[in-house]
Amino acid sequence: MREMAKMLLQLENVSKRYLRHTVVQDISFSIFEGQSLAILGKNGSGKSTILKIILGLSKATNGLVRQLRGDKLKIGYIPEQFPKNLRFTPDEYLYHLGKIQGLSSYYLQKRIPQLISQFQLDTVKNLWIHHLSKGMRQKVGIMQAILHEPDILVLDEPLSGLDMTTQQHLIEQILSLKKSGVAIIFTCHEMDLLRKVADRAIILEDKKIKEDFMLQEEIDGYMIIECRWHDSKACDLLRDVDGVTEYISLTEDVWRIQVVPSYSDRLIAQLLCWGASICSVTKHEDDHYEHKINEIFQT
Ligand SMILES: Nc1ncnc2c1ncn2[C@@H]1O[C@H](COP(=O)(O)OP(=O)(O)OP(=O)(O)O)[C@@H](O)[C@H]1O
Repeated sequence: MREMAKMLLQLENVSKRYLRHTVVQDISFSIFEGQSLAILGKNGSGKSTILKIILGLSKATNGLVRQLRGDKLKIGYIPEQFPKNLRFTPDEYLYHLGKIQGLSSYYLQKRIPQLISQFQLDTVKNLWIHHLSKGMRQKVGIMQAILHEPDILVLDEPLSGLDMTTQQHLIEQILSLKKSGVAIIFTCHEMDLLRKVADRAIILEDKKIKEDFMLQEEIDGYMIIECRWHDSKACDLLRDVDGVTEYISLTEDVWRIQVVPSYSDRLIAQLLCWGASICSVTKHEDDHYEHKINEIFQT
Protein backbone atom coordinates (compact mmCIF):
# COMPACT_ATOMS: atom_id res chain seq x y z
CA MET A 1 0.00 0.00 0.00
CA ARG A 2 1.41 3.41 -0.98
CA GLU A 3 1.94 6.01 1.72
CA MET A 4 -0.51 8.92 1.61
CA ALA A 5 1.12 12.10 0.32
CA LYS A 6 0.75 15.18 2.53
CA MET A 7 -1.55 17.98 1.45
CA LEU A 8 0.43 21.21 1.05
CA LEU A 9 -2.01 23.79 -0.24
CA GLN A 10 -5.75 24.09 -0.64
CA LEU A 11 -7.84 26.55 -2.66
CA GLU A 12 -11.38 26.88 -1.39
CA ASN A 13 -14.03 28.60 -3.56
CA VAL A 14 -11.52 31.10 -4.89
CA SER A 15 -12.86 33.84 -7.18
CA LYS A 16 -11.11 36.78 -8.81
CA ARG A 17 -12.77 39.88 -10.18
CA TYR A 18 -11.14 42.84 -11.92
CA LEU A 19 -13.53 45.78 -11.52
CA ARG A 20 -16.82 44.23 -12.68
CA HIS A 21 -15.20 41.48 -14.72
CA THR A 22 -15.10 38.08 -13.02
CA VAL A 23 -12.18 36.03 -14.33
CA VAL A 24 -12.47 32.86 -12.24
CA GLN A 25 -15.18 31.71 -9.86
CA ASP A 26 -15.46 29.08 -7.11
CA ILE A 27 -12.16 27.39 -7.84
CA SER A 28 -11.37 24.62 -5.34
CA PHE A 29 -8.56 22.07 -5.43
CA SER A 30 -5.71 20.78 -3.28
CA ILE A 31 -2.03 20.23 -3.95
CA PHE A 32 -0.21 17.25 -2.47
CA GLU A 33 3.49 16.58 -1.93
CA GLY A 34 5.05 15.10 -5.09
CA GLN A 35 1.85 15.56 -7.10
CA SER A 36 1.74 17.41 -10.39
CA LEU A 37 -1.31 19.34 -11.42
CA ALA A 38 -1.88 20.83 -14.86
CA ILE A 39 -4.23 23.80 -15.18
CA LEU A 40 -5.63 23.80 -18.71
CA GLY A 41 -7.93 26.16 -20.56
CA LYS A 42 -8.19 28.33 -23.62
CA ASN A 43 -6.44 31.73 -23.81
CA GLY A 44 -7.88 34.09 -21.24
CA SER A 45 -9.61 31.35 -19.21
CA GLY A 46 -7.79 32.40 -16.03
CA LYS A 47 -4.86 29.97 -15.73
CA SER A 48 -2.21 32.60 -14.95
CA THR A 49 -4.63 34.34 -12.60
CA ILE A 50 -4.91 31.15 -10.51
CA LEU A 51 -1.12 30.72 -10.50
CA LYS A 52 -0.67 34.33 -9.32
CA ILE A 53 -3.19 33.79 -6.51
CA ILE A 54 -1.32 30.66 -5.38
CA LEU A 55 1.94 32.65 -5.44
CA GLY A 56 0.43 35.51 -3.44
CA LEU A 57 1.12 37.93 -6.35
CA SER A 58 -2.60 38.56 -6.72
CA LYS A 59 -5.27 38.50 -4.02
CA ALA A 60 -8.43 36.43 -4.42
CA THR A 61 -11.58 38.56 -4.36
CA ASN A 62 -13.38 35.73 -2.51
CA GLY A 63 -12.42 32.38 -1.10
CA LEU A 64 -9.40 31.04 0.73
CA VAL A 65 -5.91 29.81 -0.07
CA ARG A 66 -4.72 27.68 2.82
CA GLN A 67 -1.15 26.59 3.40
CA LEU A 68 -1.44 23.28 5.23
CA ARG A 69 1.87 23.09 6.99
CA GLY A 70 3.09 24.44 10.29
CA ASP A 71 6.14 26.18 8.83
CA LYS A 72 5.85 28.43 5.79
CA LEU A 73 5.73 26.68 2.43
CA LYS A 74 8.52 27.48 0.00
CA ILE A 75 7.17 28.16 -3.49
CA GLY A 76 9.30 28.59 -6.63
CA TYR A 77 7.94 30.32 -9.72
CA ILE A 78 8.89 30.25 -13.37
CA PRO A 79 7.07 32.99 -15.25
CA GLU A 80 6.03 32.54 -18.87
CA GLN A 81 8.62 35.09 -20.03
CA PHE A 82 12.04 35.10 -18.43
CA PRO A 83 13.53 38.66 -18.50
CA LYS A 84 15.73 39.12 -21.59
CA ASN A 85 18.00 42.05 -20.86
CA LEU A 86 19.86 40.84 -17.81
CA ARG A 87 23.47 42.00 -17.74
CA PHE A 88 24.52 39.36 -15.22
CA THR A 89 26.09 35.95 -15.69
CA PRO A 90 23.89 33.05 -14.47
CA ASP A 91 26.21 32.77 -11.44
CA GLU A 92 25.85 36.43 -10.49
CA TYR A 93 22.11 36.49 -11.09
CA LEU A 94 21.47 33.42 -8.95
CA TYR A 95 23.79 34.69 -6.21
CA HIS A 96 22.04 38.09 -5.97
CA LEU A 97 18.57 36.50 -6.03
CA GLY A 98 19.64 34.04 -3.36
CA LYS A 99 20.90 36.85 -1.12
CA ILE A 100 17.60 38.75 -1.59
CA GLN A 101 15.81 35.56 -0.49
CA GLY A 102 17.98 35.45 2.62
CA LEU A 103 20.05 32.40 1.65
CA SER A 104 23.58 32.22 3.08
CA SER A 105 26.72 32.77 0.94
CA TYR A 106 27.93 29.33 2.07
CA TYR A 107 24.76 27.65 0.79
CA LEU A 108 24.78 29.60 -2.50
CA GLN A 109 28.45 28.84 -3.21
CA LYS A 110 27.61 25.14 -3.04
CA ARG A 111 24.16 25.20 -4.62
CA ILE A 112 24.83 27.42 -7.68
CA PRO A 113 27.66 25.34 -9.29
CA GLN A 114 25.59 22.21 -8.64
CA LEU A 115 22.61 23.73 -10.51
CA ILE A 116 24.78 25.05 -13.36
CA SER A 117 26.17 21.58 -13.93
CA GLN A 118 22.74 19.87 -13.54
CA PHE A 119 21.29 22.17 -16.22
CA GLN A 120 24.36 21.82 -18.46
CA LEU A 121 25.21 25.52 -18.53
CA ASP A 122 28.92 25.14 -17.64
CA THR A 123 30.10 26.30 -21.05
CA VAL A 124 28.12 29.56 -20.92
CA LYS A 125 28.38 30.32 -17.23
CA ASN A 126 30.58 33.40 -17.86
CA LEU A 127 28.24 34.95 -20.45
CA TRP A 128 25.60 37.53 -19.63
CA ILE A 129 22.08 36.05 -19.51
CA HIS A 130 21.30 38.74 -22.11
CA HIS A 131 23.49 36.75 -24.57
CA LEU A 132 22.01 33.31 -23.87
CA SER A 133 19.53 31.52 -26.13
CA LYS A 134 15.83 31.36 -25.14
CA GLY A 135 16.21 27.74 -23.97
CA MET A 136 19.26 28.61 -21.86
CA ARG A 137 17.43 31.57 -20.33
CA GLN A 138 14.52 29.28 -19.52
CA LYS A 139 16.94 26.95 -17.74
CA VAL A 140 18.21 29.90 -15.66
CA GLY A 141 14.52 30.61 -14.95
CA ILE A 142 14.07 27.11 -13.52
CA MET A 143 17.35 27.37 -11.60
CA GLN A 144 16.22 30.61 -9.89
CA ALA A 145 12.89 28.96 -9.03
CA ILE A 146 14.49 25.95 -7.35
CA LEU A 147 17.47 27.73 -5.81
CA HIS A 148 15.87 27.65 -2.35
CA GLU A 149 14.67 24.02 -2.75
CA PRO A 150 10.93 24.79 -2.85
CA ASP A 151 8.08 22.52 -1.74
CA ILE A 152 5.95 23.67 -4.68
CA LEU A 153 7.12 24.68 -8.13
CA VAL A 154 4.76 26.81 -10.22
CA LEU A 155 5.44 26.91 -13.97
CA ASP A 156 3.56 29.07 -16.46
CA GLU A 157 3.98 27.59 -19.98
CA PRO A 158 7.52 26.35 -19.21
CA LEU A 159 8.23 24.89 -22.68
CA SER A 160 6.78 27.61 -24.85
CA GLY A 161 9.03 28.41 -27.82
CA LEU A 162 11.76 25.87 -26.95
CA ASP A 163 13.27 23.30 -29.33
CA MET A 164 12.56 19.59 -28.79
CA THR A 165 15.93 18.78 -27.20
CA THR A 166 15.63 21.58 -24.65
CA GLN A 167 11.98 20.62 -24.02
CA GLN A 168 12.99 17.01 -23.29
CA HIS A 169 15.81 18.13 -20.98
CA LEU A 170 13.45 20.40 -19.04
CA ILE A 171 10.80 17.67 -18.81
CA GLU A 172 13.43 15.35 -17.30
CA GLN A 173 14.46 18.03 -14.78
CA ILE A 174 10.81 18.65 -13.82
CA LEU A 175 10.23 14.90 -13.41
CA SER A 176 13.28 14.54 -11.22
CA LEU A 177 12.06 17.39 -8.97
CA LYS A 178 8.65 15.72 -8.77
CA LYS A 179 10.29 12.44 -7.83
CA SER A 180 12.10 14.18 -4.99
CA GLY A 181 8.70 15.23 -3.53
CA VAL A 182 8.30 18.71 -5.03
CA ALA A 183 4.67 19.44 -5.98
CA ILE A 184 4.39 20.84 -9.51
CA ILE A 185 1.60 23.14 -10.71
CA PHE A 186 1.80 24.14 -14.34
CA THR A 187 0.04 25.45 -17.40
CA CYS A 188 1.00 24.17 -20.83
CA HIS A 189 0.03 23.64 -24.43
CA GLU A 190 2.17 20.54 -25.07
CA MET A 191 0.62 17.05 -24.94
CA ASP A 192 4.06 15.53 -24.28
CA LEU A 193 4.60 17.60 -21.12
CA LEU A 194 1.08 16.86 -19.98
CA ARG A 195 1.37 13.10 -20.51
CA LYS A 196 4.83 12.79 -18.98
CA VAL A 197 4.46 15.09 -15.99
CA ALA A 198 0.82 15.58 -14.93
CA ASP A 199 -0.89 13.27 -12.45
CA ARG A 200 -4.00 15.35 -12.48
CA ALA A 201 -5.50 18.04 -14.70
CA ILE A 202 -8.23 20.60 -14.31
CA ILE A 203 -9.87 22.29 -17.27
CA LEU A 204 -11.17 25.85 -16.90
CA GLU A 205 -14.19 26.88 -18.90
CA ASP A 206 -16.70 29.69 -18.33
CA LYS A 207 -14.68 30.88 -15.30
CA LYS A 208 -15.09 27.54 -13.46
CA ILE A 209 -13.48 24.11 -13.22
CA LYS A 210 -15.29 22.21 -15.93
CA GLU A 211 -13.32 18.93 -15.66
CA ASP A 212 -11.06 17.52 -12.98
CA PHE A 213 -9.42 14.18 -13.66
CA MET A 214 -6.44 11.91 -13.02
CA LEU A 215 -4.42 11.76 -16.19
CA GLN A 216 -3.09 8.26 -16.29
CA GLU A 217 -6.55 6.87 -15.72
CA GLU A 218 -8.35 9.01 -18.28
CA ILE A 219 -5.85 9.29 -21.11
CA ASP A 220 -4.48 5.77 -20.90
CA GLY A 221 -7.97 4.32 -20.43
CA TYR A 222 -8.70 1.40 -18.12
CA MET A 223 -8.42 -2.36 -18.13
CA ILE A 224 -11.66 -4.21 -17.47
CA ILE A 225 -11.20 -7.57 -15.83
CA GLU A 226 -14.11 -10.00 -15.59
CA CYS A 227 -13.64 -12.92 -13.28
CA ARG A 228 -15.53 -15.72 -11.62
CA TRP A 229 -15.04 -15.36 -7.90
CA HIS A 230 -17.10 -16.40 -4.95
CA ASP A 231 -15.99 -14.74 -1.76
CA SER A 232 -18.24 -13.00 0.74
CA LYS A 233 -15.42 -10.55 1.49
CA ALA A 234 -14.79 -9.62 -2.18
CA CYS A 235 -15.96 -6.01 -1.72
CA ASP A 236 -13.69 -5.44 1.28
CA LEU A 237 -10.73 -7.02 -0.48
CA LEU A 238 -11.16 -4.95 -3.67
CA ARG A 239 -11.59 -1.69 -1.77
CA ASP A 240 -7.96 -1.77 -0.66
CA VAL A 241 -6.30 -2.76 -3.94
CA ASP A 242 -4.09 -0.12 -5.58
CA GLY A 243 -5.23 0.96 -9.05
CA VAL A 244 -8.79 -0.39 -8.79
CA THR A 245 -11.20 2.42 -9.73
CA GLU A 246 -14.57 0.62 -9.86
CA TYR A 247 -16.01 -2.86 -9.31
CA ILE A 248 -19.41 -4.44 -9.57
CA SER A 249 -20.77 -7.95 -9.13
CA LEU A 250 -22.64 -8.87 -12.33
CA THR A 251 -24.04 -12.07 -10.78
CA GLU A 252 -23.43 -13.70 -7.44
CA ASP A 253 -20.02 -14.95 -8.51
CA VAL A 254 -19.08 -12.89 -11.59
CA TRP A 255 -17.22 -9.64 -11.02
CA ARG A 256 -16.32 -6.83 -13.38
CA ILE A 257 -13.37 -4.78 -12.12
CA GLN A 258 -11.99 -1.58 -13.64
CA VAL A 259 -8.30 -0.98 -13.02
CA VAL A 260 -5.59 1.49 -14.12
CA PRO A 261 -3.47 -0.30 -16.80
CA SER A 262 -0.19 -0.16 -14.86
CA TYR A 263 -1.83 -2.06 -11.96
CA SER A 264 -3.68 -4.71 -13.97
CA ASP A 265 -0.98 -7.44 -13.86
CA ARG A 266 -0.68 -7.08 -10.13
CA LEU A 267 -4.47 -7.26 -9.72
CA ILE A 268 -4.75 -10.40 -11.88
CA ALA A 269 -2.04 -12.10 -9.79
CA GLN A 270 -3.86 -11.06 -6.62
CA LEU A 271 -7.24 -12.31 -7.89
CA LEU A 272 -5.73 -15.70 -8.82
CA CYS A 273 -4.21 -15.83 -5.38
CA TRP A 274 -7.67 -15.23 -3.86
CA GLY A 275 -9.05 -18.16 -5.86
CA ALA A 276 -10.77 -16.25 -8.67
CA SER A 277 -10.66 -17.46 -12.28
CA ILE A 278 -10.19 -14.79 -14.94
CA CYS A 279 -12.85 -14.78 -17.71
CA SER A 280 -11.64 -11.82 -19.77
CA VAL A 281 -9.29 -8.85 -19.78
CA THR A 282 -10.17 -5.98 -22.13
CA LYS A 283 -9.04 -2.40 -22.63
CA HIS A 284 -11.59 0.34 -22.23
CA GLU A 285 -10.58 3.60 -23.91
CA ASP A 286 -12.28 6.86 -23.13
CA ASP A 287 -11.21 9.65 -25.46
CA HIS A 288 -13.47 12.31 -23.95
CA TYR A 289 -10.61 14.09 -22.18
CA GLU A 290 -8.16 13.65 -25.03
CA HIS A 291 -10.67 15.43 -27.32
CA LYS A 292 -11.10 18.25 -24.82
CA ILE A 293 -7.37 18.67 -24.37
CA ASN A 294 -6.70 18.66 -28.13
CA GLU A 295 -9.40 21.28 -28.55
CA ILE A 296 -7.65 23.53 -26.01
CA PHE A 297 -4.14 22.93 -27.40
CA GLN A 298 -5.26 23.72 -30.95
CA THR A 299 -6.58 27.18 -30.04
N1 LIG B 1 -4.53 42.92 -14.02
C1 LIG B 1 -5.61 42.67 -14.77
N2 LIG B 1 -6.59 43.59 -14.91
C2 LIG B 1 -7.69 43.33 -15.64
N3 LIG B 1 -7.92 42.15 -16.28
C3 LIG B 1 -6.97 41.21 -16.18
C4 LIG B 1 -5.76 41.41 -15.41
N4 LIG B 1 -5.02 40.27 -15.49
C5 LIG B 1 -5.73 39.41 -16.26
N5 LIG B 1 -6.88 39.97 -16.65
C6 LIG B 1 -7.91 39.33 -17.48
O1 LIG B 1 -8.25 38.09 -16.90
C7 LIG B 1 -8.54 37.12 -17.89
C8 LIG B 1 -7.71 35.87 -17.63
O2 LIG B 1 -6.34 36.17 -17.83
P1 LIG B 1 -5.21 35.09 -17.58
O3 LIG B 1 -3.91 35.73 -17.92
O4 LIG B 1 -5.35 34.52 -16.21
O5 LIG B 1 -5.62 33.97 -18.64
P2 LIG B 1 -4.79 32.71 -19.15
O6 LIG B 1 -5.72 31.55 -19.16
O7 LIG B 1 -3.52 32.57 -18.38
O8 LIG B 1 -4.49 33.17 -20.66
P3 LIG B 1 -3.28 32.75 -21.66
O9 LIG B 1 -3.48 31.31 -22.02
O10 LIG B 1 -3.54 33.65 -22.83
O11 LIG B 1 -1.98 33.04 -20.98
C9 LIG B 1 -8.26 37.79 -19.23
O12 LIG B 1 -9.49 38.20 -19.77
C10 LIG B 1 -7.40 38.98 -18.86
O13 LIG B 1 -7.61 40.03 -19.76
